[in-house]
Amino acid sequence: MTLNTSTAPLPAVAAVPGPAALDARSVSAWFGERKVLDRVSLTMPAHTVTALIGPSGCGKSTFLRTLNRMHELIPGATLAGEVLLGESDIYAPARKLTEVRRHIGMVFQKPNPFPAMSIYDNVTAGLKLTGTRVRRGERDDLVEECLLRAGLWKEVRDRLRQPGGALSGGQQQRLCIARALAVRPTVLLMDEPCSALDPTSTRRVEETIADLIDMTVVIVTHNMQQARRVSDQCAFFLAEEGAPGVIVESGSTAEVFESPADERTADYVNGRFG
Ligand SMILES: Nc1ncnc2c1ncn2[C@@H]1O[C@H](COP(=O)(O)OP(=O)(O)OP(=O)(O)O)[C@@H](O)[C@H]1O
Repeated sequence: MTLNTSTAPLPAVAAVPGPAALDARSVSAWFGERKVLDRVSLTMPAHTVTALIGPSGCGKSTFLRTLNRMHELIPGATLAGEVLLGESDIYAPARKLTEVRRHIGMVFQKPNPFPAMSIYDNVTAGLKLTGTRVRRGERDDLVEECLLRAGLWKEVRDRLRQPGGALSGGQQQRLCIARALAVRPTVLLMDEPCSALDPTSTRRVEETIADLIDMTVVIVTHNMQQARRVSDQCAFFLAEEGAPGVIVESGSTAEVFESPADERTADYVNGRFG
């Protein structure tokens, strides 16, 4: 288990053994003059699910956005530190943004399919954007594979030409997962993917996450039961009053929930604040 104070340099620690898929090293982030993350280090090993937990405003989503270079798209937003995908820094000057995005996909809080576009075209929409080439004859197979992996195939296989906007919220979110999977990323970032969904849809998305065993998933969630159910390791973020967010503690999900080293983690996971 890793325990950090808000002032000490934060080492990168792999809580779950295995090759590092994504390794954030001393990441700090600012919006204008305001620092919202302070030297956050976290190793997200390949083929595991990492849950980012913590109270509102502590920087979880900001951290997630630094992991696929979305933070830099916000006007006035800056950052320091490194994010290694395998061996290389995604912020290296020679690294192309489209290439980073192809390897590191993202699913957002609110399902955001292209509503007028067909279900089929929604799945393939990312291919062009990321320059991923798939032969025309292989597209059908890819669409089926991604919808299967996203747990949506059975529900939509007879209406692939209908608009994505005609699906339920839970189906739309699984369509967005299928769209993210179509470019074959190695990492999938998920920012509260179930917060707009009912319990049944939430369960379906959680089942989908559990099936993504060949991928590295990083998920922000406010739902402690969900963090327990879906993740292998957890990182607890906190921003003390007026201070930027830090990782107080990270470790295997069992450790963080059952024997946290820091009292603040214990209070948070047991619902005593946040
Ligand atoms: N676009 C932005 N411009 C300025 N400040 C921002 C922006 N986005 C977030 N912030 C600030 O950065 C801090 C961290 O926000 P962030 O959304 O990362 O926290 P969070 O832990 O994900 O919160 P929540 O759980 O409520 O989504 C907050 O103080 C927030 O107000």
